[in-house]
Amino acid sequence: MTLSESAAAPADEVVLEAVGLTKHFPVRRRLRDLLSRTPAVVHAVDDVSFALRRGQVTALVGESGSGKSTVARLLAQLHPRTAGDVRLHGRSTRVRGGRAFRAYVRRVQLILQDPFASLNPVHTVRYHLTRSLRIHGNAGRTAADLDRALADLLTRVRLTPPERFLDVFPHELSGGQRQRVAIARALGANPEVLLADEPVSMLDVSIRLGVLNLLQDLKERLRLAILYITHDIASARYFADETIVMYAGRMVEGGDSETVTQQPAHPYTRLLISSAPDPDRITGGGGDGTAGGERGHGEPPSLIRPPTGCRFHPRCPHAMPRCAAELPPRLTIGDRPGHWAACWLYDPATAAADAPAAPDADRAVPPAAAVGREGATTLGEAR
Ligand SMILES: Nc1ncnc2c1ncn2[C@@H]1O[C@H](COP(=O)(O)OP(=O)(O)OP(=O)(O)O)[C@@H](O)[C@H]1O
Repeated sequence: MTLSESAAAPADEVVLEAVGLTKHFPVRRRLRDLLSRTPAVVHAVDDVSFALRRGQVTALVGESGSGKSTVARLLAQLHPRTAGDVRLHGRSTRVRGGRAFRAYVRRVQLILQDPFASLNPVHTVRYHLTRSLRIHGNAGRTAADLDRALADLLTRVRLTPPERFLDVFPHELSGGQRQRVAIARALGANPEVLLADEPVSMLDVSIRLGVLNLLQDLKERLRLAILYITHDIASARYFADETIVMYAGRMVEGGDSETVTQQPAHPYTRLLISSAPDPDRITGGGGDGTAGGERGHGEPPSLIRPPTGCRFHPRCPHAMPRCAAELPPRLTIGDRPGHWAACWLYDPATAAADAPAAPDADRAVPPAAAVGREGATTLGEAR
C-alpha cells in the first residue's frame, strides 16, 4: 500500500489485531521438575486481545515484567505464539522468516527502546536508511530517486537539513537524534503499523516530548496505527488515544486514555498512577505522589505459578474471596463508552451484595480519592 492510499483509508479502520494472544516460555528444568508431569512455563502473556486502528495510538502500560514487550514481539512475529491469533486486516498471519516475514515487516515495524543498540556504530545514517529503503523496495530506480527518498525520510523525522545528518555515525548524534534515525529507518519500509517498545524511556526527560510529538505527527500525517509501550502511564494520557493496562501477563483495564488515567477503575491502575514519579502530570494525584491514588502492597507475582483468579488479588486492598477463586472477565464501567476493567468490584452482583470496597454507594467504582487507605505502599518493580 502506498502512502497516498493509506492516507485515504478511513481513520478508525482496524489494521492489526491481537486475539486471545498467549505466550508461555518454557523454563529450564531442574532435577526435581523432571519428576513433574506438567513442564514449568512462564505465563508471560495470557489471553490478550486488542485492535490497533489507523491513525490512532494505543498505549500498553504496566510495570516491568507485565508482558508488554512480549506482546510487541508476538505482534512483530518475532516469537511463535502459544495460542491466539495475530490478524492483519482481518487475516490470520503466522510467519516464520523468509519472504513472508519480509512482506510482514514491510507493513509492521518495531522500534526498540535503545537506539544505541539498534544502530550499528560502524555505519552512517545514510547506510542505515539506504538499507531499509532498498530491502523494502522503496529506494527508487536512480541515484537521484534514492537521494530524494533519503532526504524525505530525514525531513519526516525533523532531522534537517538532511545533508547535515546523512554522513554522520550514530555516536555523533544525541540520543534523541539517534531515536529519530531509528524511526526514519522504520518509515523506510512505508509501514502501516509502528510497534514502539518504550521508545523514549532511555532518552533524557527534556527530549522525550520532542520524540513523542514526532510520533504523534507521523500518526496524523501518515495515518499510522501505533502501539506505544510504556511503564509511564502519565505519558500514555498525553500521547495515546486508547490505553490498555497489563498486570502479570493479563489485560486488567482499557478505555480511552483520558478516562483510564483520570478515572482509573482497576485497583492496579490506581496503584500505578499513585506510584507515578511526577504526580503533577496526572491531575487527581497529590503532591506526595500517593494521595488521590490507590495503595497496594507486595511484589508482582511469580509468572511460573501465577495466582489463581485475579492475578492482582494478593496485592489488592479490595480483594474478596471470589477474587482468588474466579478470573474476572472484562466488566463495563459505564462512565464512558468502551471503559472496562477485569475486576469483580464492577460486577453488579458484587455491588448489590456486600460491596465491601465500594465506598460510594451510587457508584460501583471506588472513587480514586476514597479508596486505598489500607495497606502499605510501593509498586514492586516499577521503573
Ligand atoms: N525469552 C524468554 N524466555 C523466558 N522468559 C521470558 C522471555 N522473554 C520474557 N520472559 C518473561 O516474560 C515475562 C514478561 O516479560 P516482558 O519483557 O514481556 O515484560 P515487560 O512488561 O515488557 O517488562 P520490561 O518493561 O521490563 O521490558 C517476564 O517474566 C520475563 O522474564
